[in-house]
Amino acid sequence: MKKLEICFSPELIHLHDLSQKNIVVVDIFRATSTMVTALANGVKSITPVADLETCREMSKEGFVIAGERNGFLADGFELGNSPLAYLHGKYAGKKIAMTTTNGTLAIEKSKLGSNEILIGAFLNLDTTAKYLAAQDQDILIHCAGWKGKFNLEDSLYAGALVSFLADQFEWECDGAIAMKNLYEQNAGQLKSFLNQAAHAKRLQNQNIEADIDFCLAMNQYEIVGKLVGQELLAF
Ligand SMILES: O=C(O)[C@H](CS(=O)(=O)O)OP(=O)(O)O
Repeated sequence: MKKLEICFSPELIHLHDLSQKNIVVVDIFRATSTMVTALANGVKSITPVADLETCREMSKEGFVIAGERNGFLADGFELGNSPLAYLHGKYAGKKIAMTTTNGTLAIEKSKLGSNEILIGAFLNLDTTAKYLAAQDQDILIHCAGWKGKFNLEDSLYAGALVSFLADQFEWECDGAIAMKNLYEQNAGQLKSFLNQAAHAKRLQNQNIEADIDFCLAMNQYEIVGKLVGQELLAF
């Protein structure tokens, strides 16, 4: 049977063997939710970039640049990290270069030896789960966390994915047992449960409640976001 495991922070990724695995990077607030939204709204590609300076330079190559640190728009960037900015096809056809506090770093740290890198969000949970179920590879769910620490929203997404895939995968991973149970206990009240999350409170303090609500909506999009070379594309 295929195997599945969870890594709760990019700081812990060195403890996991990535080779030949399909990695699902998740940063619910907000990077991977924003990426899924952008791709579903017609963005041509997203190039995740680890640092601000490299990303800024990419504007000279025709990229629209999106840059955020600590939840705020970075200097000189057209876009921050809000999924709402991409709605209604506003950036359809554009190539985006994006750097965020946690999410783009987690993508970078998922590359070594892995088979495929997908981006996960509640917004496309069902489609991503079906895609993974149809592949032969083992799965590693890589939670972006917050500045190296565990966070509730990414871990709960991991639990949701484990719950959806339970018939086809097995795990020797206490994190998967814990998060599957936590998700199943709270599936009917996901929004109120995750509104307690420290990250949700930080974003509420920045008056971006609308982003939080948007990121917690289930199955709005039927795309899979996958890294091909250096670019995230929609499939
Ligand atoms: O923009 C976000 O929501 C966060 C900023 S922070 O973690 O609250 O500083 O970045 P992300 O990379 O999406 O976690």
